[in-house]
Parts: sequence; C-alpha cells; structure tokens
Amino acid sequence: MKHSDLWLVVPAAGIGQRMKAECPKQYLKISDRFILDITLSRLLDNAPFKGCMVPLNSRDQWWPDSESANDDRIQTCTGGNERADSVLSALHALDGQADDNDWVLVHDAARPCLHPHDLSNLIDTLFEHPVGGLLAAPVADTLKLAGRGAEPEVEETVDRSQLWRALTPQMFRFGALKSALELCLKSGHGVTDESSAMEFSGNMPLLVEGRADNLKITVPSDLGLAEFILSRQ
Ligand SMILES: Nc1ccn([C@@H]2O[C@H](COP(=O)(O)OP(=O)(O)OP(=O)(O)O)[C@@H](O)[C@H]2O)c(=O)n1
Ligand SMILES: C[C@](O)(CO)[C@H](O)COP(=O)(O)O
Repeated sequence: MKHSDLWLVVPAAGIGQRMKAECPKQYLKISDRFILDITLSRLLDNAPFKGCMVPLNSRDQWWPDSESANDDRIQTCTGGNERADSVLSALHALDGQADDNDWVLVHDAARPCLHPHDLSNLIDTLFEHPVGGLLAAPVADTLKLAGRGAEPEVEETVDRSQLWRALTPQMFRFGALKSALELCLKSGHGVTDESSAMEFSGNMPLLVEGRADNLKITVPSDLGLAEFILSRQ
C-alpha cells in the first residue's frame, strides 16, 4: 500500500466567548507568545507533517502579527460558524493536496499543552489502525447528572467506569473524515469533535489514553494553569 502522508489541521477560527477577553483566546499570550503559535510549533516541530491547514475567523486581525504567519509549512483558510464547519473548510482547502487514504490529525489551537510524547504515541498507535481515533482521558471525578430545575440539583450519580473525556489530537483518514463531516452537516447532526462525526458514520474510533494536563484553554482561570503546565514540561 502506498505510504500514507500525515496532514495537520488546527482549528483556530473560534471567538472565545467563554474567555471574555479582548481578543479570541488563541491570541492571548503565554510567556509573550500567542497561544496559537505555541500550539503550532509544538505540533510541527515534533511530527513529520506533509502540510498544515489553519482555518481562521473571517474577522481575524491578529494572524499577520503571529510567528506562524511567516512559517511556510502553514496554509490558512476561512473557518465556519461551528468548529465542525471550520474543520471541514480546512479539509476542502486540502482537496488536491491530500489523498483519501492520507491521515489527518486535527488539534485545537486552544490546546497548547499537548505533550510531544502523547503526539508521538497517538500517531504510532493509529498509523496502521483501520479507523483512527483520539487522545482521551479516563474520567477521574465522581460525575453527577443535574436535574432540569432552575437550580442544578443532583438527579443521579453516573457510573463513570466506561467514561472518557475526549481530547485532541483526533486522527482519521482524509477521505473518510471529510465524508463523515459532510454527512453530519447535511443531516443537521451537530458534532463537537471529529470522532462524533466518524461515529455517526458507523465507526468505532480508538480511545488512546493521553495526559490529563492536555488542557483546552476555555475560561480565564485556564490561562494560569496552562502557563504552569507549560513551565513544567
Ligand atoms: N467556529 C469555530 C469554533 C471553534 N473553533 C476552534 O475550535 C477549538 C476548540 O473550540 P472552543 O474551545 O469551543 O473555542 P471557541 O469556540 O473559540 O470558544 P467559545 O465556545 O468560548 O466561543 C478552538 O481552537 C477554536 O478556535 C474553530 O476553529 N471554529
Ligand atoms: C474537540 C474538543 O476539544 C474535544 O473535547 C472539544 O469538543 C472542543 O471544544 P468545544 O467547546 O466543544 O467546541
């Protein structure tokens, strides 16, 4: 079988509403670097990607000031309203460059703490896998299901023995992922990650255990935590 190439997609077209900052969170700084630049450099410097596509918000005014804007390994395109739209936009932008059997690794711009060992382990584990999969962390807390009343009161405690938190990267074949996302969007089936789209198409992606400190920067308190994690790696 022809050797498959590995492509990188880094969705960076969000507006970071929950962060309540003066700019989209991927352009907040840790140690004087954009979070987006930290994420991209930790990926591109630690795995053999054939190319990288970064979907940006149509109103993005920060990209030109990023380190990454001068990196000729990186292409950009315009993202969409939802994360899935942005990922699909990036896949369409790779049409003509990526083959259907090539692998695509999708990683949130908002996750700069991805450890290089987790990146390598995911790629090595999945490269011969028939479907692909994702980094995930087994749930370590007791989980409560809230009732639907005005106050979040406990309805029940959920059995967590088979529950995992989906992280990124998530890695699937280019053609299969593109078709799966197109089916979801045509069906009006909203998905928040690539695995959900592959599941909707009848696949069972592999869960690859990753570090729990692969934090998605989402709310203000995540910034200091991410800075601490990066300082320790
Ligand atoms: N339409 C969108 C929405 C999100 N993302 C990206 O997907 C990743 C994870 O999404 P999330 O944490 O939800 O980011 P935001 O959508 O920006 O956050 P919020 O929901 O608080 O607005 C981020 O890197 C974000 O930039 C994207 O490319 N396109
Ligand atoms: C893709 C993801 O990182 C998996 O946990 C997450 O779903 C993205 O964040 P969002 O808030 O769901 O867009």
